[in-house]
Amino acid sequence: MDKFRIKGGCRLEGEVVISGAKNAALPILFATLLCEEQVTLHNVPQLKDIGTTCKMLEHLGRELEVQGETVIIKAGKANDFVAPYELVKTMRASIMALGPLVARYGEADVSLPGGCAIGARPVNLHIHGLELMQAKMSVEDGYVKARVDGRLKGARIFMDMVSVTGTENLMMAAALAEGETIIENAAREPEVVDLANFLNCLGADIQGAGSDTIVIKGVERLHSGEYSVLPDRIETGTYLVGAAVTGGRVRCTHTDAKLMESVLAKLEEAGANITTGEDWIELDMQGCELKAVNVKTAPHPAFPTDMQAQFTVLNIVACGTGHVTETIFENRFMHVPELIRMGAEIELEGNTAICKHAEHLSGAQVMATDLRASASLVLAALVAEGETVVDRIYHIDRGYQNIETKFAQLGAKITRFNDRS
Ligand SMILES: CC(=O)N[C@H]1[C@@H](OP(=O)(O)OP(=O)(O)OC[C@H]2O[C@@H](n3ccc(=O)[nH]c3=O)[C@H](O)[C@@H]2O)O[C@H](CO)[C@@H](O)[C@@H]1O
Ligand SMILES: C=C(OP(=O)(O)O)C(=O)O
Repeated sequence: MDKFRIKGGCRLEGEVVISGAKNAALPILFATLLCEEQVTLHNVPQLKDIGTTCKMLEHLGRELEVQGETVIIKAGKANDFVAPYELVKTMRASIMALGPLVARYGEADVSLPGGCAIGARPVNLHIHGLELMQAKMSVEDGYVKARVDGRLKGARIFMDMVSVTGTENLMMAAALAEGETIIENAAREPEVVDLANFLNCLGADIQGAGSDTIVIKGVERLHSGEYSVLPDRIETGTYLVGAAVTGGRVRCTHTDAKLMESVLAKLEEAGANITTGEDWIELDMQGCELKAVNVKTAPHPAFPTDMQAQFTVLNIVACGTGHVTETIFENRFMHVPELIRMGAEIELEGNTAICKHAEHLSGAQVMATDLRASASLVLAALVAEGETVVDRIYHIDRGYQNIETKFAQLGAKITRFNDRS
């Protein structure tokens, strides 16, 4: 199993190229199941989750050509409608095969994703929305099964909770449904907008993405197209926090400040000097004092849960005390015990982590438990005295392209190894 060895104490300095967004590329790849003509995707990040999704599409019968960050999904039909447990268990986003398969082929069996480290993450909203679109839904033998004779029917769907992949699954299904679908209390994340833009570029008729009401007029078929995935705002935020905690200066390129206003506002509140251009963001911490901030996660445009663990580290390095409140997932503080092993002073009170300034963080052997928790351990290791070994970094490979190369280019002392090397 791969691990990272990180020697702390370096200031990060330089430029880092941001990859395409995992959370946009995943639904877009699943959405290609809706279309039987060739689709070319650019800026697809090279990640484990993307590899799993490509395997899933191939398993379902599609032929793919991957050339670096370009993925070509060749003209052809899906010839299997089962997303098996072996593939789904490694990636919860596989549930997004459900909407496209049932919309295009009238049947889909998708293994129920298991519980994961950050919370139970049920899929009841996905199931209920498809039921409203007249699909016959059942859960049998660990699989969500959807069946419909002919096309799905447009429906008015009120989402009880704001769900990102729930909104995306239903939007994909509605793209080929008969009639109009209105999704209310929809997720407003930029990745939902990117998926809508992609589908519209293939001939779908989706209005309102980015607001809480999305109106989809179903069309009979989608045509071929070419699309470039939007930049990863969470990867961007992670490198900016890296600059902030090490007192450095980092420019993220190929990114977009408009995607991450809440995060940039919190970084400024923490004392960072931020400048932005058309496709870059620079954070300069030189001569600035890092101050703890209070953050509370909530659906977009509020502060993203996927940046919570990184800001926990920011707060333990900063002066003062910062409160980090998680309102989206019930178990997303798995990084806290590991940070405490490195010398952090963090108290957990319900869904709030009270983070005090740590006089001294020291390197330790720590365990990655989920994607962003892993990123936070890498950030803490950059400022800790001595050497940190981060185990189980397969979690980080799900969502950060070449993270050790990118951090090393910025001056970090980080190497990947495994017990055999
Ligand atoms: C691939 C992808 O895009 N993943 C992102 C997506 O996950 P994902 O789409 O899985 O997260 P959701 O937005 O669905 O989850 C939000 C909340 O709704 C609950 N819920 C969701 C669906 C459902 O049917 N029933 C239900 O109760 C969840 O348990 C959670 O408490 O949004 C999360 C919240 O921004 C991010 O952390 C993930 O990185
Ligand atoms: C929780 C995340 O992803 P996923 O929904 O794919 O587990 C994440 O990107 O932080």
